[in-house]
Amino acid sequence: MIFLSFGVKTDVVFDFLKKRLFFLRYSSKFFLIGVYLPSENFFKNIIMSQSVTAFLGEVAKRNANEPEFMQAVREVAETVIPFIEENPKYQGKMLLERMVEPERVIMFRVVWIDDKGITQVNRGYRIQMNSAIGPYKGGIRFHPSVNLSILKFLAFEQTFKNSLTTLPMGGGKGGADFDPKGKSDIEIMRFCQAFMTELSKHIGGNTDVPAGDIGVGGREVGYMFGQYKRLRNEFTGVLTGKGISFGGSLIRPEATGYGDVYFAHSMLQTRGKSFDGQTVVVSGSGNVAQYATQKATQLGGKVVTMSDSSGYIYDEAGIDAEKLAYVMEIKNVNYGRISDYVKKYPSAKFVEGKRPWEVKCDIALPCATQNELDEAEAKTLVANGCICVAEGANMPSTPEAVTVFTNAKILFAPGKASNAGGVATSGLEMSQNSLRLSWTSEEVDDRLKVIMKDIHEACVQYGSDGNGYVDYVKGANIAGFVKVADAMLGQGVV
Ligand SMILES: NC(=O)C1=CN([C@@H]2O[C@H](COP(=O)(O)OP(=O)(O)OC[C@H]3O[C@@H](n4cnc5c(N)ncnc54)[C@H](OP(=O)(O)O)[C@@H]3O)[C@@H](O)[C@H]2O)C=CC1
Ligand SMILES: O=C(O)CCC(=O)C(=O)O
Repeated sequence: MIFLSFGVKTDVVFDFLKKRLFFLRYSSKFFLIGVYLPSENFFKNIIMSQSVTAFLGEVAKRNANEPEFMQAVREVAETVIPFIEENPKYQGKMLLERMVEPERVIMFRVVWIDDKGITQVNRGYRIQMNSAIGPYKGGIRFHPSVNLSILKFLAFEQTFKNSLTTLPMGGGKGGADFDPKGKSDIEIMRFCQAFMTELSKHIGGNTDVPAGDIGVGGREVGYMFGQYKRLRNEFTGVLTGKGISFGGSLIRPEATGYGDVYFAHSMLQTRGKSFDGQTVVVSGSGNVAQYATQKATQLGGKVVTMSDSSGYIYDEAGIDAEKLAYVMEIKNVNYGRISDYVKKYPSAKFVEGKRPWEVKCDIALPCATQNELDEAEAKTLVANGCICVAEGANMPSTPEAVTVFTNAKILFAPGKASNAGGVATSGLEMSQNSLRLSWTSEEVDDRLKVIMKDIHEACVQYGSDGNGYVDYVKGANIAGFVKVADAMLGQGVV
């Protein structure tokens, strides 16, 4: 039998052959070859995969050399296009085609002077991706790897994530290829001021409200806010993650890590489990990792690893509150390396140049950066008995790793759902700024818990397969899409 396949994914054809052909021995000489009639769904899947392939082909043509952006778009297309095909309301309006096209990309020169008096030049960006449901909202990343592809993937993800929070925030992201490592405090300030001098022309409390991300924490947000105020002569909630004394929200620093753990907790509950007594592996040692570690520990988990780009530490006894305070001192005060941990706690070990996924655990929280967990590492996690992966970082698992998790039917939450607590609390900071009020930690944390629970429910609503398994990737993408798409439909062709 020859199966001709044009433009159809080969795995679909292979799937057909596996499921539809059967062989029976009739006599010593003859075999009967039987074939089942293909189901309606089979042909639907072929047509669907053709529309996904065609869509991705067009997007790839317009976005050459942007692998991270294409990776993020592919994941959304594979789950949202079938949904669109089943819902005529979303057809014929080029909604997804519009969503992958940033409303605006701003790219600019950032010139500043280092401590030696030498002039330095960096490249700054702001991607204003989608404003259908509110002002552009999303962090600023300072890291040497920053480029258009990475920021577009982040801005695209942000649009869906912000929609999931149910708060009125569009999607955006920005940053610069500036490396904060090894820079003095005054150099950081000069860079932030130079960066904001241009960025201030494009943002505003009702237009675009940036915040922190990798390499940008409370210190950098403060310097950027000060420069914005100086240039514009206005005190507005133009950035979130501000210091508490000038309009910041309590719990915003904790929110992404806490939210990640709250989301994981909701997932675990669907299987009658919790953090209590579980071994947890965390990657990263920055903002998200620190507070994920804190909350997982408070809920009874034992976090045994943290990492940075130089390697990971393994502390079999667990990183308790006192040890975490030391990590915070290393990272937030000394801007040092995670390897310093073993100087104070020599019973722990530092594993240089490796990632922590080889450590046996029940729960994994990737909280460092994109594509930090690959297929082989995913297989190791599953083989070691890991039952839950909740992404604190944005897109930390490669697509192949995600396939390993979903095939193994373990609990897997994509970052756009599980790390949405950070931007959700930024949304709460915007509300407090508009009201000129400050809520207590308990009030903000309670709202955060409700938001994370609601995101979990939205994922279950759109991601359940009817047999008890929840595909949180599908659920998050469709739930995120629906709100943005409805708003775009309501606003006409813009
Ligand atoms: N901050 C927030 O509110 C939110 C953050 N996120 C996402 O969470 C992740 C972490 O952000 P955040 O904690 O804020 O950032 P931080 O800058 O505070 O910390 C980043 C951590 O990740 C590590 N890291 C960065 N790049 C790499 C790399 N290429 N390889 C290995 N480790 C790396 C850093 O190590 P080193 O110091 O050695 O570079 C550091 O430990 C990012 O994906 C971010 O987009 C998502 C939602 C909100
Ligand atoms: O709080 C914000 O606006 C930024 C959050 C962010 O960058 C993210 O969710 O990835």
